[in-house]
Amino acid sequence: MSPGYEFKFLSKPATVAIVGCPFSGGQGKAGVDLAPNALVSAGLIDQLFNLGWEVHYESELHFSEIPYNPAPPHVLGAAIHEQVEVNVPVNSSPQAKKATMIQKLPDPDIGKMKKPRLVSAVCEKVSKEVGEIAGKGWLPLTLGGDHSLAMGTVSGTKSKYPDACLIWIDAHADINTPETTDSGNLHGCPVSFLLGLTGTAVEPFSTWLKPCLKPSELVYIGLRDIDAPERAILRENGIKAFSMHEVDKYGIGKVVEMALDHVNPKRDKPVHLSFDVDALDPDVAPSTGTPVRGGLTFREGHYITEAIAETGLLVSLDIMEVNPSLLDSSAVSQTIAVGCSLTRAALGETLL
Ligand SMILES: NC(=[NH2+])NCCC[C@H](N)C(=O)O
Ligand SMILES: [Mn+2]
Ligand SMILES: [Mn+2]
Repeated sequence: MSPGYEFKFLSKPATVAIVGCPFSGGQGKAGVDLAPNALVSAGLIDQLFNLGWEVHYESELHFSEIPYNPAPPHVLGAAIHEQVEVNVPVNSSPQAKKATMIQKLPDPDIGKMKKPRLVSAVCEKVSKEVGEIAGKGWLPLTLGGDHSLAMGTVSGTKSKYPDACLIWIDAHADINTPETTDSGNLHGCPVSFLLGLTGTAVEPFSTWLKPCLKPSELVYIGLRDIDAPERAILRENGIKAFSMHEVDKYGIGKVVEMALDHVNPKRDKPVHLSFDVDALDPDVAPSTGTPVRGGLTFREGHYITEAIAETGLLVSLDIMEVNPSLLDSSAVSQTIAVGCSLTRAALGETLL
């Protein structure tokens, strides 16, 4: 059996390798790290197998083993000492004290960026993993985790397919720079690093992440919550974006066609699809960290993934920002089910 659509860039038999990324360090809400396991436990592997894919999945990546790389003490010394004093409980045992220090020592903010060393180390590992999978002619399916992971997924995809375009489905543009970010959350910044915008050539990211995406290779669908500096960045760089306004105006069919015409006019380039479930309306995907009302309907979201599957050009897929710890169990199972069905639709499930 093989998937309903032909995936032109993949080797045969069509193989998908799941990269489970239990990571929440790019934003402030715990629980988004539970999503990869939740999606797999909901039966995603069997579902993809039943669509005709060979599915590889050993386990999630383990980020706790990633060593931090503290910045030079002369820059961060003050912050480090402050943190140790604040975080070590008064009566803790020597071991507990040591553990607390190891955990808390190494990652103070750099400028406005929160957890920069952790996010960087995790994304570097993800980039290698995605690059290796793509290198075998397989399709990496990255299950986030928060959207900062896209620094890893997209750079990994680009290492194998330098001319790949990026279709970013999101309520947010995630294109803040370390200078423009208000929240300091790196899940609001991955696109600026991929493009190499002003202010992104900063350590620790610059040690491994080189600009790998041109503004003309990127298109957004679903935007409705854009920070003022992000708006300026989109305009100055001529980046194409279809907001919910355009979805209402033209309909999702036309929007996807226009989006593909922009990044892939001859329909001959590989496509990386990065899908943040908060692009969907909160009624459709409620369990996510930064919900914004007025989003894509269930069908609009699935139409996007089906239409991209139909092109046969998909080479890499991210399903991001499902948070199984938010809201009640029915909201959580609804959101997980949507994450699975979007994935199936992107990998060729037809409605007939
Ligand atoms: N991947 C996301 N859900 N991103 C939300 C980003 C929100 C806001 N623009 C920020 O930079 O903090
Ligand atoms: Mn978002
Ligand atoms: Mn996002």
